[in-house]
Amino acid sequence: MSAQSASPRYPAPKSTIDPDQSRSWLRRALPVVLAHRWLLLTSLSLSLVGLLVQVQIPNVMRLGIDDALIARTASLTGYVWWLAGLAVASGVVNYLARRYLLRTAYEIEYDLRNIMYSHLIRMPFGFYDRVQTGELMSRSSSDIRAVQMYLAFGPSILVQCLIAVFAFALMVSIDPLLAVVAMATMPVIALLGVWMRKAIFPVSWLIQSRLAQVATVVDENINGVRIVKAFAGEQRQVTLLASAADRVRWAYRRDAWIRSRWSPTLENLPRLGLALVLLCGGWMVIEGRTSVGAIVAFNSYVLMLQPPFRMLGMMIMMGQRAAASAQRIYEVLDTRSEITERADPLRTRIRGEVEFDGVEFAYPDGTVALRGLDLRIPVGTTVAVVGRTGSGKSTVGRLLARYYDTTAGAVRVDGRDVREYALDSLRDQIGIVPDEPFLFSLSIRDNIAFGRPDADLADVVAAAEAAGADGFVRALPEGYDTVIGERGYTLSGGQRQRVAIARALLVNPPVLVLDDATSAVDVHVEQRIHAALRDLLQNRTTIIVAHRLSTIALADTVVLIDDGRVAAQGTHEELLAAEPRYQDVLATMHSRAAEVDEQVAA
Ligand SMILES: Nc1ncnc2c1ncn2[C@@H]1O[C@H](COP(=O)(O)OP(=O)(O)OP(=O)(O)O)[C@@H](O)[C@H]1O
Repeated sequence: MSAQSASPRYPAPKSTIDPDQSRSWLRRALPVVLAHRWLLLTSLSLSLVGLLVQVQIPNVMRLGIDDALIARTASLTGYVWWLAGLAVASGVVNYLARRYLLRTAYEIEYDLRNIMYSHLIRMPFGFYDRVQTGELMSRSSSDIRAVQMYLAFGPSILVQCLIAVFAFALMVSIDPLLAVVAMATMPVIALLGVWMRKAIFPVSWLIQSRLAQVATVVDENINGVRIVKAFAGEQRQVTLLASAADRVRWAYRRDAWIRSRWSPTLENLPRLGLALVLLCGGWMVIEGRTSVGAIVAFNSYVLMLQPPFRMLGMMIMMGQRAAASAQRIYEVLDTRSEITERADPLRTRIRGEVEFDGVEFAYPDGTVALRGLDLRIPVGTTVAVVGRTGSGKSTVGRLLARYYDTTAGAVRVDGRDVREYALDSLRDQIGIVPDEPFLFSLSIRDNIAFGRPDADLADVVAAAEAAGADGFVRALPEGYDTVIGERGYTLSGGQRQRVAIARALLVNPPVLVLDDATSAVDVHVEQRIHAALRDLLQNRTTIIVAHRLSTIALADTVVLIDDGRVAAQGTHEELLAAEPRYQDVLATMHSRAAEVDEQVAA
């Protein structure tokens, strides 16, 4: 069995982001959090229990000092045991709370990643024409993490902050006046937190978008490393990265500057509370209005308030980043696919009659590719599409498999508009082999079986034989199990094309589009592929974007496309005799084919 079909099934996300864009980012993310409410509630309840235990400690301490040390009305040992018991209980409960909290965090992260990826995979080609890979990578990694941290840790920090309420209640029960003094600095902290929030928000956004720019530069340089080296552009690209990195550094420095101005104040204000407690508490002890134990207990409470308030500051900062990151994630999730299916799409097996009826098409950036293309291809025939570069040849195949929708006119298969078919069914039955195929870092066998992961080895080999790939695959160290490098770079361009042809043939689609699919193989290999293909192309509607006369010879008819329209149609001989533009195109093809042969030979 192939590696792909053996892969286990993973649970789908339990919920998704609320699509209502008028809601706040947090409201929109709520369904994802609520999907794990039991885990989160368990963790929060445990935190709460932990707090209740923790908050008792200073009170027991106060009683110990006042009763056992000062008044000597009780034994010290009892209080010591009490304190030790409370410490152990608080440790155990906090450990459990943290475990559940981390689990919640990673469950939320898992869901967010899957929501993002399943959205991305459904986006049409037009979306990928517009966006940059690095930008998407950063949105699917660091932005998701920032949101996850806030969603899972935010509620827990809020619960931790409840310690202020408990501590205040206990302090009021001991001495109301001293309680007010101890808490005097807290409103100032809250106010400073709000100011800091305002100052940091724009910088957080800037950091995220600049990190994405760095990711884009890195991604392009890794993918385009051969071009960079070929044109000795290393220094220029390093400078480009340095400038992107410098922009990140500037944003981080600005962020650090704002934080360093606010954070120490936020953290240290509660300590000022200690001095106030000693001043007022000391005076009250002297006056006989409170006990020494109360001052010790109040000191502990004020100290106990520090970590949650520090965390509150952290949470405010996390909130800034999370809000900025969530907006960036939502920008992607809110982009709807313009390629939609109708309510009850067709899933029939197609015969393969293809028709382009007055098709006009412009790419999302406005480039007009087809300007009223009329073409009918009967079932089982092979058509060679030729034309000058940029005339719209490749666009024909892309519209047929509905990578894009036409701007005007219709593309029909078996007389039905392609928009009536279920997308997966349509694409399953229209195999497209592009001129620069993408291969995955998997074994050759898994690459060929990509469209039919359950195919057995005999079928894979048969497809490879037809595509002229079997010979070189068997010569590889591990044959069909050889794992090809990233993007298949350990294979030559022509070898990759042959693996891609095998991949399309294995699915056995009734309609096949070979888009310059043999442009990188030499003429002899191409003839062998053609000989094998000739049988396979019978009874299969085939569109070949041709770049060589030998490829044209495979076809029943030739269609000359010029400026997005069919300029002429007929047999090779008919066009040669009657169409000067065809002769021009052939002349260009000739010199290009000779170049390829020279390159392959070299
Ligand atoms: N993804 C895209 N976004 C914007 N414009 C595009 C895109 N793909 C192609 N085009 C433009 O559309 C026009 C037709 O492109 P198409 O790829 O169909 O031409 P072609 O005849 O196959 O060219 P070639 O023989 O060079 O591959 C060209 O002007 C091209 O620049």
